[in-house]
Amino acid sequence: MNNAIKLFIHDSFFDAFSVLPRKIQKKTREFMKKFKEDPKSSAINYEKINTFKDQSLRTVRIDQKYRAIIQAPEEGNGFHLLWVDNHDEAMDWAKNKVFEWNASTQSFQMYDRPKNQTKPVSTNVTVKDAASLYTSYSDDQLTSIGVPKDLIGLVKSIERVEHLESYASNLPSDVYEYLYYLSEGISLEDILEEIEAGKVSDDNTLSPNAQKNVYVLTDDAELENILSGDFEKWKLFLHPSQRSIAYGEFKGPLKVTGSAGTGKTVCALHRAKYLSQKLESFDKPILFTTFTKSLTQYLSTVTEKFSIPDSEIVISNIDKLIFELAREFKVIDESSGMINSSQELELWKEIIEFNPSTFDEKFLQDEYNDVILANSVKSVNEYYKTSRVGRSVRIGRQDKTQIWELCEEFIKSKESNYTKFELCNLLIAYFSSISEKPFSHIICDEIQDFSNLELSLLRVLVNEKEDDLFLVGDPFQNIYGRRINFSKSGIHIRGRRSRKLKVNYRTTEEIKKRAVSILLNTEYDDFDGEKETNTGYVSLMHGSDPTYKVFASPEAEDQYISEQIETLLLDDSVNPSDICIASRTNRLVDESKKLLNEIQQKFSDIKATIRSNDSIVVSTFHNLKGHEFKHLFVRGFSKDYVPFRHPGFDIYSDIQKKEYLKKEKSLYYVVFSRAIQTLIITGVGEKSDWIV
Ligand SMILES: Nc1ncnc2c1ncn2[C@@H]1O[C@H](COP(=O)(O)OP(=O)(O)OP(=O)(O)O)[C@@H](O)[C@H]1O
Repeated sequence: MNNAIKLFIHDSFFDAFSVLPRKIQKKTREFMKKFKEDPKSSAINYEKINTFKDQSLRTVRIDQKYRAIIQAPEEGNGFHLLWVDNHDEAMDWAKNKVFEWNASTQSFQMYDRPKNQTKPVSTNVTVKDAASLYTSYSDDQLTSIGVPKDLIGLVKSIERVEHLESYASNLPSDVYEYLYYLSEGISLEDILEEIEAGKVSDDNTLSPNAQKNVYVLTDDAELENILSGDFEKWKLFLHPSQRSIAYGEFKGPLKVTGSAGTGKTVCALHRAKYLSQKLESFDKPILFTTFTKSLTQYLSTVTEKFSIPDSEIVISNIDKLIFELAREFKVIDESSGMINSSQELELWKEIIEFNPSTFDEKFLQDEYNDVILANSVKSVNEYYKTSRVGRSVRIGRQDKTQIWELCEEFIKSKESNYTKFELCNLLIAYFSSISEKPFSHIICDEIQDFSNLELSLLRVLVNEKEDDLFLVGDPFQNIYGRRINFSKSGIHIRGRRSRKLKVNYRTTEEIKKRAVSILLNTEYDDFDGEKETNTGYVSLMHGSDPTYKVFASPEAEDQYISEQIETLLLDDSVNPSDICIASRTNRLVDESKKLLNEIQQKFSDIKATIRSNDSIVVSTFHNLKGHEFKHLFVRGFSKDYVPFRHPGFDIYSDIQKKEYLKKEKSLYYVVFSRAIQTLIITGVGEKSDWIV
């Protein structure tokens, strides 16, 4: 370690700073400038407080009322900015804090010294056989994952996961995370491997483990930038597992999975920045593609703030990309267009009106896309021989003849227009035959929503080489019921090139548990034929339990929702745009609009391109995907509506019903996992038994 002074700003400080009144933020920034120039200056009045448990902590004056908490060494060169608040609150925050460097895990650890370390009170809920939670680990093993010596007794007394959760603030956050993993059956060896991967041999206060919640201040301009703009923590702090993914080098395609809110998009953005810095001037741009338009809109604004030059990155949702490539590389005539999925369905509907069939329009659309186009079938004879694995309705040779004739009708009727999957096939054929590819690297988010054909296309849009494909998604958010398979799409993921993110940064543990409970007893595929698990998926934040209430009438439900909105808005820090009301159907969305009109509250639809702070957001469940809200109302959640049954549900085969219900589960999981702090679920009539 060299002797230059280092200023560390902790994520706790940013949390405290972000809720200060603007005037105090300005004063704090002024103080930080002074502090940055010379933390040892006599102008900074460090005050030692005798009542603090940790005697290395100091208070410094921001103004008459506000204080910052700093760890200033008696000797040495590291200064840590930890907190800022009103005098009394700051004193209260600091009085029981312990702040230390853990050399074995290379991390700064901060926690509230436990008041008494008696055995936790027992509860009835069993997650794992209690007595054995940590007693089977030796003191040395617990020390190796960072448990401070003083806390070993406390850790060994923990009987259940609920007890662990109740001690969240009494444990360093990394230790809490590792203990949670152990409780979920993740092996000590795996955890130690992760810890080792986040260590460095030179300046270990700059290791990925240390930087998980510490920012090293080097540049005034950057600090001013961070503190004056819309501050987003993820730009500064990455979990070591996120950092190793975003800034690692990989011999080929990388698959990154992770449950909702684990920072997959954040990783993909850092990856874009990393790759853009490595591009040579003659290189082709990076492609960043997603399934939904709304995500690409968000990404465009963020990459701009992240200073990635436009010339180095193409951001496009997959539909737009396919059409634009087809045009640019002239695989279709200039006069040709593309028809979207709902136009396809309309066309199929018209075709069976004139050519009555035993199959409905949705079945025919899927058969054409998922069997005929996905296998590039060119003739009815080829079709007879084509495997239909994954299709839930069995059909015979005669059916295939009938379907083939209908497909010919479909092709005729759409004239010179192409469907997305037809274009995909044309583009795959084109790019497979040339070595000059349009992109240097590809990053793809929401991979669970892609089809195998789209994945095959991504494969041929970039040459096979190091860091070629970076594919990010969550198998549990498969709301369209895709059956993607990387190997079948020519994408081969080997060994350490499959990574999983486990820490949820969006929601509280209480909300996360509610979201995950919906998925119980349902199996999901990991995109390569193996079962996906969400073991170890943890949120380090805690908050109030989600509420679920049903009412005797829609009026009573409305009344409750409007009262809750009123209460939320009493808090000055809550903007109407922090609140969203979501429901399964458009009809229920209309009901929410009606209610908001009645209470004279402005609102806007989630799809609106411009949203103002004074409008509550309304949304369908499907449109919520990719968004997040501090306070989320999920309405219409009653036995009659959940699971929601499509008009054709009753005539589905058992397999179709199972698949449909699995998609619905994914949808509710997506919805619940959008809430950051508050999740309020309501309905009319009886409670749905999908919430246990
Ligand atoms: N290292 C981090 N530190 C602080 N906040 C983070 C970090 N990583 C992610 N976040 C925040 O967590 C939230 C979820 O991140 P992100 O959208 O990347 O997750 P995701 O896995 O893509 O989510 P989903 O799949 O549910 O859409 C965002 O608010 C993001 O800013």
